[in-house]
Amino acid sequence: MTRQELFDQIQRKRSYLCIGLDTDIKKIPPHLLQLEDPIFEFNRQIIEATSDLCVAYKPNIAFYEAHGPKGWVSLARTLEVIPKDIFTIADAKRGDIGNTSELYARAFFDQLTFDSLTVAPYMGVDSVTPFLQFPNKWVILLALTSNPGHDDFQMLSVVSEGKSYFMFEKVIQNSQAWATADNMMYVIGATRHDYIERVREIAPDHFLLVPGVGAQGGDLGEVSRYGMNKQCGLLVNSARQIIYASQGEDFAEKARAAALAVQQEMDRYLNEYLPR
Ligand SMILES: O=c1ccn([C@@H]2O[C@H](COP(=O)(O)O)[C@@H](O)[C@H]2O)c(=O)[nH]1
Repeated sequence: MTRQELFDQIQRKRSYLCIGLDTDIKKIPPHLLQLEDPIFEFNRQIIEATSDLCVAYKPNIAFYEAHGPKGWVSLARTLEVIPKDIFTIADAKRGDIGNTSELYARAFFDQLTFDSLTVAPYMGVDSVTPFLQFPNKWVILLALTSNPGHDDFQMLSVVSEGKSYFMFEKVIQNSQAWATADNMMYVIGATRHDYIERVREIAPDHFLLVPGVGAQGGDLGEVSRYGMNKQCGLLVNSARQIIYASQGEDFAEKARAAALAVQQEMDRYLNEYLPR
């Protein structure tokens, strides 16, 4: 999917919501557990109930691979029922030496046909470029993550040409030589919305994938105020708050209500902050 197609969808749906399909077998409503593929059935109903309110779905791969081959089947079946105009993100946080990254890329872009993949930047340029060889596919590079441990490395000071930067700022700056705003996005945790203005100084045009609203307590209003660019430039992810809004038979209906509340808030921010 191209950047323009993503923006068109945002404008059409008045939403920049990405729903996280972090489907935990322990949290699936009990009435689904007797089915042959409860994870797929849960996802199918969530997608059917919310696809007009969001622009992206992000299955976190851990929730699937933990089940072995069956989990990969549930994931592939889930991808098949996501409407084709919706952006898909494999949250797998991959990245390795070049020939291995190339195979990860083939797994997620050719075999599974995701639009994008989260990638860790720690191993540097040759670990990331193999993912960038696929037309209309995206790398979403971890920059400033939402977890408390982001302080350990991402906030370390790096001195470059006499100026001091945070490590995450150097990740964003240096990686712009590897790709463009048409095939790279950055992960910036909603819990660090105080740095989004700084991110926008370094990467004014790139889309940011922003996890951490909802269950992790990030502030959607602040993220939108400081993060929105002329093509919106934000995909704000929420998983648990939406998909587990109810663990009863009404789970899909309640997930829709939770997604609708976020979409309506996003509509207001689009009116307020999207530069015309
Ligand atoms: O910095 C990061 C990077 C990825 N994630 C992932 O996003 C979702 C968040 O789920 P919630 O239930 O909405 O908290 C999950 O898959 C994480 O692995 C992140 O939270 N922070």
